[in-house]
Parts: sequence; structure tokens; C-alpha cells
Amino acid sequence: MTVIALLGPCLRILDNPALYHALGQASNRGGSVIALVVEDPTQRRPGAAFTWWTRKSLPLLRSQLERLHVPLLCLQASYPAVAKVLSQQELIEKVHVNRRWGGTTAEQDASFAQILEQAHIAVQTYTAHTVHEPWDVKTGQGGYYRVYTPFSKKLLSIQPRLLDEPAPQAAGSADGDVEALVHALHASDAVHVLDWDRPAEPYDPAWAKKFPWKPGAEQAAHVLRTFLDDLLPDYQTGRDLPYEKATSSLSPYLAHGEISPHRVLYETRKARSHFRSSQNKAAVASADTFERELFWREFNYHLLYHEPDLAERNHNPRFDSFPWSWPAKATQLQQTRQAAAQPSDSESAALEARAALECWKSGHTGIPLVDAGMRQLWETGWMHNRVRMVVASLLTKNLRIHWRVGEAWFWDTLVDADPASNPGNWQWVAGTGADAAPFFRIFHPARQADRFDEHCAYVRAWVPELRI
Ligand SMILES: Cc1cc2nc3c(=O)[nH]c(=O)nc-3n(C[C@H](O)[C@H](O)[C@H](O)COP(=O)(O)OP(=O)(O)OC[C@H]3O[C@@H](n4cnc5c(N)ncnc54)[C@H](O)[C@@H]3O)c2cc1C
Repeated sequence: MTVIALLGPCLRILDNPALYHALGQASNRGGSVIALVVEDPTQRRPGAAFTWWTRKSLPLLRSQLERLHVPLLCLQASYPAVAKVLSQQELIEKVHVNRRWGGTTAEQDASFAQILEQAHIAVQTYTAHTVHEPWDVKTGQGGYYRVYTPFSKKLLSIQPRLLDEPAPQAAGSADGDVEALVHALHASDAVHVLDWDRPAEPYDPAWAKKFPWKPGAEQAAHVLRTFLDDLLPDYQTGRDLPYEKATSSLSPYLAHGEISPHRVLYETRKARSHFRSSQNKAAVASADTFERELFWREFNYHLLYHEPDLAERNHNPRFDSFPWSWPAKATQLQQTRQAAAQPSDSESAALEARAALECWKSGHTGIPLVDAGMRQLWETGWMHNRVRMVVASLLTKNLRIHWRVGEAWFWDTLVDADPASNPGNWQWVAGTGADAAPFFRIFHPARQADRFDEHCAYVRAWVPELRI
């Protein structure tokens, strides 16, 4: 008997309900477990920096799973295509799935379950990527929250499900079953078996050479521990200063599911009770603030669940007719040049927007804080939150370029690119989002620099040609 664990967005062993329940079932019944990671081409394609991370993480996950006798298969296929192959495998008894959100995943996942259930293979799904079930958090009227503060208050009143499951036990060997499944997967035209879990092929594209990150669940646990011990007590005072190492740096680990949000919340609350008993009020306030940041992540997933097209559509439809600029595409540019005719007003605006966008992306706007942020993003795959808000405000409110253009650049360049938090925050800054910064609130880059980078330490680090 074989049990499948479809890991979804969770590249970890601990606090992984699909894996945990698959192993439990297999060990009770003397069966084996096969783990699947599926990149689904029917959904938004992961960005380049995110993929760089995934390709470093999967070989690590594979060797951890091997210790549990669980082989890992990495596939590129729609969920229904995977279900069709699984449904033809006689030995498979049940599929345990960590849920995913956004895009058309709800429809795809329903069809996945239907195909398997028709073949008498049971499917069990779990929420593993957020602390709360998105549908558990409801307003008094039974709807969903569009404003953060009441949402976060509501979270405080709901006891989170903390995944304190014991470390999973090894399963029986799955050798023969894997071979049969791999054979069937290769035989399917709709499924590609990827070699992303193989460590032999280092994946270090030139643009990512300087990335300072060490992916993997082990490192995630280390990053959390270091943050709790060294940085959490002063989080509240330091978190807005981009030159300080004051925030947790957990976002890419959370985005890849290498650490569970449950674990981060649980450990934060434990640290807070310790601060309380030692009457360290400032540290208690810091832990409260950090918890609220974790709730922003929950809030964005809450929105994504209810608005799966969050990356494509204004949350607030009043902005649908707003005259955003859309930068001209490269081909459009060429055509205009070849025609050697005077561009129309709208073509000129699109060309201007394109030139401005290129300056923004490459960190050559001439605005020090913005350039520093965009260069930090390019060189490290990450940008400090305060600076993310400033660069996004410049793009959407000063250049009036559509937030989707900036969101797409972040999606491609952030190692923590997240289907909920990226569009959620872009919409928040642009003013189109839930509980958003109002349209008249513009982050003034020079004033922000005065307040949060008083001695220009951050700007100097990323824009060395400036002699300030
Ligand atoms: C325009 C824009 C785009 C963003 N895109 C992303 C994204 O794609 N992925 C992403 O994880 N975060 C995104 N953020 C939120 C935030 O900038 C990052 O989560 C944060 O900088 C990560 O650093 P950290 O882990 O050190 O954060 P910490 O300050 O240590 O916070 C701890 C955790 O709380 C969560 N968090 C903190 N702030 C936010 C927030 N505003 N919204 C949602 N979750 C939050 C993150 O999971 C973070 O890891 C974006 C913010 C803006 C303004």
C-alpha cells in the first residue's frame, strides 16, 4: 500500500500535515510514502529569484526525506493531470495534500480530488501555509475582512491550531512503487518529471551569484532562533531602519514553506511570556509588533482566498478606470522607431513610462533611497519593508505606472515573492487594496530617508557613487 503526500507550498519535514498524516497512515498499515512537489503550469509561473531558491531547497528536502525512506518526485503538471496518473496506480490508497491558494487553484484542486475519488482513492487536505483556515475568520455578518485591524483583533480571539506534531517517523521502503509511478508519470504527455531535487546540477545563474541566502528548513530554524534570541527584544525600535539588521529575514523561508507560520507564531508567543515574566516591557511590545506583522501575512492570504485574482484585479473597483500609465513593450518601441513618424501622445506617454520604469528597475532614478532599494533587490533578491513601500509609492503615485507592473517586477526578483503578500502590499501602497494607504498618501522618498536613514548608511551601502 502506498500513500502520497502532496507537499504543496511546504518544503519542510516538521509541521507538515500532509507528510505527517501520510507517514502515520503508512506506518499503521505497513505501507510506504511517496512525496510529490508539483509546479503547476496552469497557475502563475514562479519568478526567477523564487525559482533560484526552490532549486537550492529541493535537494536539501530530498535528503531529509530520504532519512525517512520517503522518495521525492518533482513534477511539472496540472493537478488534474497528476491525479489522472495517480488514479491508475493500484497500490495508492490515499493522497494527503497541503492546500494552496490563489489563481484557479480552487477549481483545479476540486477536479484533482474528483478524479481520485472516482478511482476510490481518498483525498485529505490540510491548511499548512497559514496559521488559520481562511474561512474560519469571519466578520459578525459572516463575510470576510477587508480591513486589517478588526481582522487582527479577530485573530487574537481565535486559538490558532499550532502544529506541534512530533517529528515524523520513517516509513517502509517505497522502491518498487516509485519505479512504477515514475514509469507512469513519464508515460503521460501531460506530466514532466523534473530533476530539481538532484544536487548534481548547481543552479546559480549569473544574476544570482551575489545572493547572500542559504535556503533550506535547517537554516530557517537557525534564522528563527537567532532572531528570537538576538533581535526580537528590539524589533519595535529597529524594524523600520533599513541599514540595521533588525528584522527576522524569515520571509523567503516562510514563502517557500521551509518553516511553518505556526512555529514562528508559537515561538514568538513563548518568547513574549518570557519577556513578561522578566518584566521587559519594551521586549513585550516588540513581540506584539512582530506578531502583528505575521498577521499581515495571514490577512493577505485571507484576501487571496476570497479574491483569488488579487494579482490581476483592483480590490477596489473604483480604480478600474484610473488612468494608469502602461510602459510600452520593447516591440512597440522598435515599431515606433522604425516608422520614424512622430509618436502619438499615448505612444509618447508609453515610451516615457517605459524609460522611467527602466530607471526604476535598475536603480537609476537619481533618488537615492529608491535607487538603493532597487539595487538591494537586484543584488540580494530581497528589500527592506520600509524601502519596498517607498519604491512602490514612487512607481504608482509619482510615475503613475500601474501597480501590476511593479508587482510583476517584484514577483520576478524577490526570493520571498508571495502570491498573497506581493499583490496585497502593492495594492495597499497603490491605494487600490484592502485597508489601503489613501490615494493622497505618498511616501516622500527624501523625507523617508531623513527619518529612517538619517546618516545615509543604507544609501551609501547600495549607491556607492554618491559621495554623501
Ligand atoms: C510593495 C511590497 C511588496 C511586498 N512583497 C512581499 C512578498 O512578495 N512576500 C513577502 O513575504 N512579503 C512582501 N512584502 C512585505 C514585507 O516587505 C516583507 O514580508 C518583509 O520585508 C520581509 O522581511 P522580514 O522577514 O525580515 O520581515 P519581518 O519584519 O521580520 O516580519 C516577519 C514576517 O511577517 C510577515 N510580514 C511582515 N510585513 C508584512 C507585510 N507588510 N505583509 C505581509 N506579511 C508581512 C512576513 O512573512 C515576514 O517574514 C511586501 C511589501 C511591500 C510594501
